[in-house]
Amino acid sequence: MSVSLIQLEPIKLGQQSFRYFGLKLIDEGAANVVYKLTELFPGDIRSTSSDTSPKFMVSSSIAHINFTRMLLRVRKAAAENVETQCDIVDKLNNLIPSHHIVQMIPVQASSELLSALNSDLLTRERQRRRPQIRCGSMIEETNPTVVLVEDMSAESTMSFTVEFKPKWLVQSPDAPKDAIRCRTCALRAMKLLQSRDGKLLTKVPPFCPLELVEGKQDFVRHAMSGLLLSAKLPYERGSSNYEAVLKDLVHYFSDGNEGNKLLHSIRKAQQHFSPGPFRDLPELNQDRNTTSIVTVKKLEAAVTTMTLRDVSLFLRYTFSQSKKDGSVIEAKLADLDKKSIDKISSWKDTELKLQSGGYYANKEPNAVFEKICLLSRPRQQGYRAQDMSSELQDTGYSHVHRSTPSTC
Ligand SMILES: O=P(O)(O)O[C@@H]1[C@@H](OP(=O)(O)O)[C@H](OP(=O)(O)O)[C@H](O)[C@H](OP(=O)(O)O)[C@H]1OP(=O)(O)O
Ligand SMILES: Nc1ncnc2c1ncn2[C@@H]1O[C@H](COP(=O)(O)OP(=O)(O)OP(=O)(O)O)[C@@H](O)[C@H]1O
Repeated sequence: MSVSLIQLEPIKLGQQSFRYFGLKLIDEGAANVVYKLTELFPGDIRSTSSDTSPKFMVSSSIAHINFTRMLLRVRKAAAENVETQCDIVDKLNNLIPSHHIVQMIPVQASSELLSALNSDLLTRERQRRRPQIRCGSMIEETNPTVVLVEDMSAESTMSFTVEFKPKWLVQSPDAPKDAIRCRTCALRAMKLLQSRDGKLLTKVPPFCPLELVEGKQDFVRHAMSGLLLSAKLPYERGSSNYEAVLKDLVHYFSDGNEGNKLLHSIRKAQQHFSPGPFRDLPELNQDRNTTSIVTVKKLEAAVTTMTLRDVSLFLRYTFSQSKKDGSVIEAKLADLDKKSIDKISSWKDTELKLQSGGYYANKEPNAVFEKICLLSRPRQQGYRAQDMSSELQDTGYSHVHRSTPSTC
């Protein structure tokens, strides 16, 4: 995917052939800062001259882009090159349908604009408006490529969005044959045991990816009832409106339906690139130039499959506008940043610990019987779906609200 010629320039008023936009920081992760775009008109800019928030202008000849339905995703310094996420998208061609991947347009930002974004981050830090764990990390001013990415957040009160990572949709090739936990559930168990206060702080409640991809209605309902705990739904849990939403989502992810097909295509892509067990992976030589081409290819495949095991899925549910129209569900993958090859040894190490620590076998120290993982459930018992809330208490799950993080 090539970088388009679109240039984001700081605003200079009086330029007739330009459109103006304001940038509002909506969230940031370890590697990116994400901004919402609002179209500004010359009158707005003059009347808010005390407003120092970052703004930019683009040539109005780019009429085909609906900027206000896009976010600006800007890489931080020390993060991998921005073009790598587009490389992954190119590799996924034919494996994952393109309408299930957020639209991405790499564009050029001027160094003045990037510097204005950094000044804004510093101001936020000084005013204690930046999450503590993000303080000190800044945007790479020497990398002009930034990405316009399709905005998957909720549109007013007519919709809500759930963001989650499908994670490992097939068991790890390193897992023992008699495992009763999948890779994702085994790692969750290990993180829980290693946590200081026996609590898992996550944005999204834990669920078993195998349960979701399996597509059986009861299993999907079980996983979805957990995922919906993180959504801002206008309905009480258990109410008839809530049940109607849950039913729609369960249908979407049930065997043979659109969401289920998407999960299967991600699973297929994860398998396609999987180089097999991590324990058999060769080492990357200190001097990379001496690593053989075959080894590099294997390691690159491991990087791609690990990238696909960590992508985010945005699920947007739009309520029906009238009795005639049904609700609309959109599911799109985002956060396709290619992982660093330097993580190979830590992935090997994790597999070793999961196995030797007994996490796959649910025989870890002070083991509590696994209730979430599909593999721990005797299938012949005619499993009945239930609300996930009660089971989550055993997992030590504690919801982190990104909107109220501790600031620096
Ligand atoms: O190890 P995992 O499976 O917990 O995944 C890590 C993620 O944790 P999660 O389980 O999604 O909360 C973790 O996500 P958070 O930063 O916790 O949101 C990262 O995505 C990490 O990748 P990287 O080091 O940033 O390249 C992820 O690491 P790898 O996918 O590289 O292992
Ligand atoms: N396309 C999108 N639509 C809606 N919200 C988005 C989109 N992309 C990112 N976001 C929001 O911005 C947040 C941070 O973005 P993102 O996950 O891309 O950052 P990151 O630095 O790559 O994260 P990580 O810490 O996992 O590396 C997301 O959790 C999400 O809330």
